[in-house]
Amino acid sequence: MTLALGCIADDYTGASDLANTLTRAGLRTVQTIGIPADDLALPEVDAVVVSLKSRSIEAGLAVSRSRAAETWLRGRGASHVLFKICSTFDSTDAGNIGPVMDALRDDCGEGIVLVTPAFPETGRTVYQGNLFVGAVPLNESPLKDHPLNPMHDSSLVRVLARQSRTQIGLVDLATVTRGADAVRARLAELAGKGIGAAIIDAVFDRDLETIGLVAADHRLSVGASGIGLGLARALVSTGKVKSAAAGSESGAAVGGPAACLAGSCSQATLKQIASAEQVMPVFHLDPDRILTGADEAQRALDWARPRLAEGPVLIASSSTPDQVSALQARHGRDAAGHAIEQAMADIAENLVKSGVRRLVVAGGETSGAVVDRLKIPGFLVGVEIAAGVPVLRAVGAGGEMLLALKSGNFGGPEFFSDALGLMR
Ligand SMILES: Nc1ncnc2c1ncn2[C@@H]1O[C@H](COP(=O)(O)OP(=O)(O)O)[C@@H](O)[C@H]1O
Ligand SMILES: O=C(O)[C@@H](O)C(=O)COP(=O)(O)O
Repeated sequence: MTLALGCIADDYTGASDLANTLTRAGLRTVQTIGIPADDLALPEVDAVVVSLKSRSIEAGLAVSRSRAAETWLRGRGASHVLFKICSTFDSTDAGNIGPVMDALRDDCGEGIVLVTPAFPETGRTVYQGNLFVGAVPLNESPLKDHPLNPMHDSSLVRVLARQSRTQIGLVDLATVTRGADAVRARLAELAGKGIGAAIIDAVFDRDLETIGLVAADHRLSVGASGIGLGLARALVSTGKVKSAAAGSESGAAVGGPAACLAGSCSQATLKQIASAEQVMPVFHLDPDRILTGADEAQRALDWARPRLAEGPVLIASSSTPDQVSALQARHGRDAAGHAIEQAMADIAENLVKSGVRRLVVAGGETSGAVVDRLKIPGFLVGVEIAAGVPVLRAVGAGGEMLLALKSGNFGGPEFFSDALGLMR
């Protein structure tokens, strides 16, 4: 297998979002959980997305795991590696986007790295280096209240400069609009000044196509699914990859009981839970009980098991920003996040033991904890449920399973029903 594109994603939902985008753009793609074991049978593919759970861990660990993934991908022929980050640039001043970018850049000897989280299909655009989420700048969007990495600055040049060892430049939209050669000239100018990375503006998919053409000649880029789209289209349009039909079929029906788990506290997820209340039984976990050692997971399982034969159920820990802040003030941010993620993993593991074969998980960190606990080594990409969220078929696991890993902010109000409708 010689890869046309290697990808390292900093969380599992982000990885499935990217794998979905690459698949839809014609690249045969597989998502692996971590670096695949040597004995994992992978299909013949153009791109591998190695999923890490490295967005919110200590920067040094994120660097070492990303480096190991890069070595594996380059060893399989990937001349370009995309470090997939969140389209809302989820990170803190301690990292992990800057430190990982710096390390990968050192490893591959890249002069200047293109960076953009733009993903217009989901309303993420970048103008003059400022990230917009829909109609508002990042710092006015719901991301200002994220439980783990509240985003308070929309200027990505500033945000990345606080995290990185290199100076950060800007390639503005006017330059992108003039085309690939104008972007190349601007990059050469910035690199000549010793600048090692540049935020690049993008508002429309055509901007991403220009960016993809330029990025494809480099060794490394950093961004969300938008730059993945640009890279994939560049690989196809330059003949480096023969376009494959998008995976509209995720194989034979799996059937069996279905369940949904929500650990995301994003506004989109809160609305989706409210809609689900109309169509399926919903259990609201008590986060305080989880933090104080009560067996809240067992209480949820006792509630869910007798209901599974009648239809899907939803178990949610999600709370409003005020409730999240209050819980974090009582128990600490990391302790709260970790304990709730582990409770979700306990619930998922036991639901699967009880026969659940179709599982929808809302939240990136939450999905990471669940997929790790289920020891799933990788996924094939099936139909798209909503922008950035495909049906996933587990590969190499004990039994057949379908999953959907939903980024907190993605999907319409009926997401849970939409997903289950496509996971047969
Ligand atoms: N009620 C709650 N209070 C505080 N933190 C919570 C609560 N429910 C979930 N969390 C934590 O918030 C974080 C949500 O992150 P994540 O799962 O990545 O969602 P998103 O995709 O919206 O970012 C997780 O660490 C999760 O355990
Ligand atoms: O790029 C994106 O927005 C997503 O792919 C993603 O990474 C979202 O992260 P979570 O909201 O933490 O799932």
